[in-house]
Amino acid sequence: MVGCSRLSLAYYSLTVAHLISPPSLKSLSGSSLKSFSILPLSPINASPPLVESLQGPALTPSSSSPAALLPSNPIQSNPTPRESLPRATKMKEYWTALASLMGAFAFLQGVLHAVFPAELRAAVARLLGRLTRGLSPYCYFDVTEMDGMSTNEIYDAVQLYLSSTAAPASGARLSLSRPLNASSFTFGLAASDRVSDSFAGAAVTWEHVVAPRQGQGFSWRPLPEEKRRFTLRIRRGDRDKLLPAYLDHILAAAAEIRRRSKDRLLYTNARGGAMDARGLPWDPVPFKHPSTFDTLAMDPARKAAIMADLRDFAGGSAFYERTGRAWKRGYLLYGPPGTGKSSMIAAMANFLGYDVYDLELTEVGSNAELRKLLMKTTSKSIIVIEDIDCSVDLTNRAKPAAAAPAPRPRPGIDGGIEQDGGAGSAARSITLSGLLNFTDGLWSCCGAERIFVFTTNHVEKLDPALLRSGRMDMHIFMSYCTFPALRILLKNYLGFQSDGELDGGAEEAVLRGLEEWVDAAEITPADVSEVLIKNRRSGKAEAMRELLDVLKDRAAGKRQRGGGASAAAETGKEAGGENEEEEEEKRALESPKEGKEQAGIDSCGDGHDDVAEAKKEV
Ligand SMILES: Nc1ncnc2c1ncn2[C@@H]1O[C@H](COP(=O)(O)OP(=O)(O)OP(=O)(O)O)[C@@H](O)[C@H]1O
Repeated sequence: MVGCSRLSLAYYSLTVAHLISPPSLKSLSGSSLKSFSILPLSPINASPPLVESLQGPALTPSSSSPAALLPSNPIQSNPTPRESLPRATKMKEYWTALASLMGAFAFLQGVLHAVFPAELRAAVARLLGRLTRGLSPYCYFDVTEMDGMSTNEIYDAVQLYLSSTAAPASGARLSLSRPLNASSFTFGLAASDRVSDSFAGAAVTWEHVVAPRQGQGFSWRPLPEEKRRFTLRIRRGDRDKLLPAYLDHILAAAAEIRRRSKDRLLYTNARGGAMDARGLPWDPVPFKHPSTFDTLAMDPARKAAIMADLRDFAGGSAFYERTGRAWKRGYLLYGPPGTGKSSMIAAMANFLGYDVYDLELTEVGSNAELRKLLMKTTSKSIIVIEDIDCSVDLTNRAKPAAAAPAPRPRPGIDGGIEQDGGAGSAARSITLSGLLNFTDGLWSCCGAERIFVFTTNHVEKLDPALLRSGRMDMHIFMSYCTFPALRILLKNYLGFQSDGELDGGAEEAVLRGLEEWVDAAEITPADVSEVLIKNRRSGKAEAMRELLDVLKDRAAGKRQRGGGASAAAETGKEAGGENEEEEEEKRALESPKEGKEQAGIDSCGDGHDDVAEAKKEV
């Protein structure tokens, strides 16, 4: 087919060349026009006036023989020198020659294509490419966007690095975008653009190549419509000294740029293990939680201890390497609802500049899927499992999770279909040992600088194995509001800074009242915040008075309920099993409060499995 079309193209070109410049037209030029014009026209059809006007002296009927009609040939008898031809004629000659050449070329190409198969031609092209590359002083490296079915971390890093550092300096063309809800613009190198960079005194060039994907092929998930890659060109001589160090430099620079300039990202696995076009099971949204350690209502000493621990962790690369420990740390946040566990996670993320992965365990179908989710997290991140006691049954290592989702066929994390049920259904849900491996197994070390945070309202329901050091290194009890914590909330919501702001004895008395009643009221920071929000327009003094009333009411209610409960206990323990259970839970939550005066933070240090033994006050 190709050969045919080429042949017809050759024929077409030759025809065009002929039409553009027929031989007759070539000779009908200049001074010879008048005497020569009769030749191509039939003398019978030519009208006399036209013939006359073209011929000069009129032809007489006597000169009717063909020989007599022929004039003396001006070309032969008096050849016109080429230089003296008019410009237009010369141009025509050039075009004719060019068209003939093209025709010949197309003809030859058609013959070649017909004779040599495509495979042979490709092999020759490859050979030629290799030869020219061998002679070139440069070598080239491709950094593709997709590495097999998953995304290539280096591609992202190069893109970030080039667009933030090298590209603006070089004046390259940049694509500009702002992801939904993001607060800053993102620059990217446009397709087919090049940018130069230098490292350790050597110059390198990056090119961004974007090509449409030829076909989707067979895949359970859609692939990106374009194939993108960066091509790095460096001199052969610089290759060995440059490559590893330069790539390390790019990765480190990209991580730093991300940390400094980018919004925190909050990832969720709400798609239930299905992967997106770039092979990621996580959906990111900008993380905009404004909570910081400044706004977090907590005893200042405990807060300082947590911040110091986080600081040590983030700067502890050398320490973790020296001691042979995986660079990760686990925090367990426990306490009643509304005491600030989520706020604490946000404060940690904002303090360290880490992304947050909010792992929804009920969306995870199996231990293998859990492991793969872990592998798709990045370093410098906090992996959160909230209300872990509600997510899975964590009391038996071998038993599959009771609260795991009902088996259902769905696209697996690898892109394949996972069909639950049947003989292998036990392996289709998360077990405690799967979760233990997640936090402390070999796979948990596949990235660096990661923090695991588990939250629960019922610490007593958790298996001690989950709480041991190495998994949950620090146990943080989020308590009811204490007076120092309450002062932080007064500052946040009313702008109350110091006692000096109080207007006289009455307001001073209200503040002392708050101090006196806050512990007895057992009120959460969330409830205190609510009272202050409601009354913030009434002024500082009025809002504080309102809060004092609420505290007193709560304390009285507690006292009454306490009295009622003990009376019931005395009269034959009439309070049913439900009440008993409630009391038990309450006692479990209150137990850490015994140590509240000291710190309220438990740090596990010796690896004992027993929670009680493992808990040590910091
Ligand atoms: N310690 C705190 N410091 C500052 N604000 C707090 C604190 N605790 C609670 N709040 C306020 O109460 C709201 C709810 O708090 P948060 O969600 O952090 O509590 P939680 O302990 O995670 O609750 P739950 O266990 O129900 O998830 C927050 O938006 C915040 O405004």
